[in-house]
Amino acid sequence: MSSPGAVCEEGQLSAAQADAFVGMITAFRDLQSTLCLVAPPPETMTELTGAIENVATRLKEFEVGEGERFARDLGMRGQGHPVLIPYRVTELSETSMLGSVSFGLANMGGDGTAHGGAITMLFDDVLGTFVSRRGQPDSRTAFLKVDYRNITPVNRELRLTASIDRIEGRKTFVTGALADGDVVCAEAEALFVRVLPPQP
Ligand SMILES: CCCCCCCCCC(=O)SCCNC(=O)CCNC(=O)[C@H](O)C(C)(C)COP(=O)(O)OP(=O)(O)OC[C@H]1O[C@@H](n2cnc3c(N)ncnc32)[C@H](O)[C@@H]1OP(=O)(O)O
Repeated sequence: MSSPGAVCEEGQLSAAQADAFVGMITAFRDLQSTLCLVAPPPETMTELTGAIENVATRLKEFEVGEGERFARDLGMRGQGHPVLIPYRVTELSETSMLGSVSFGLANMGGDGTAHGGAITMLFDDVLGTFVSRRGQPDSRTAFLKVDYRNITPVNRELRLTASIDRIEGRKTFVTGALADGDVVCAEAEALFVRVLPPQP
């Protein structure tokens, strides 16, 4: 199974590695979403818990150090991470970005709407990656303010925009927005500060 729109831009993985890894992450996301929908009997849950534990035990055979892990540092943010929200970038300039995103059932707070924390996590990842690519690499979130303007539906393609508003020395000021058609769901304003050695 492969994720539509999966990208590996600036990544160091081969196409075969990227496809296989994104396939595994997509299957994991499907598991997370399915867990949010079911009410199985206890004996079935015990049986399936064993199966999930077996997968984790098998994967632990392939643990590697930071910098070598497929889920980090290899240009697959969003699509290639089990917990981050996958999004697609469709237009990218030096100061602006346009993309799309769809929150899944595993990101739901209640009543078919996305959890506020998932929205904030998306903005942190999108804006941080954008700053890293177009502003200043090695920057960290100093502040991130999110305004929840309207409910954010799950399982619906939403428009994602971001822009670098200004750069002052080590500081990059960015804004982002999430919209469902003409309805603004959420807006974000953030400051990323480039860290100085020996800051970790
Ligand atoms: C391809 C890879 C892409 C990766 C994308 C990942 C995106 C995810 C990014 C994250 O989530 S990072 C994790 C969450 N953030 C943190 O854990 C940051 C924790 N805080 C820190 O490490 C430091 O506070 C920080 C590096 C942000 C700043 O500390 P410094 O000691 O380097 O800077 P300093 O305190 O001297 O401030 C530098 C400037 O920033 C300003 N500043 C710092 N924090 C601020 C703040 N919170 N609000 C407003 N201004 C702030 C500060 O006033 C000053 O302005 P001026 O230069 O004009 O004097």
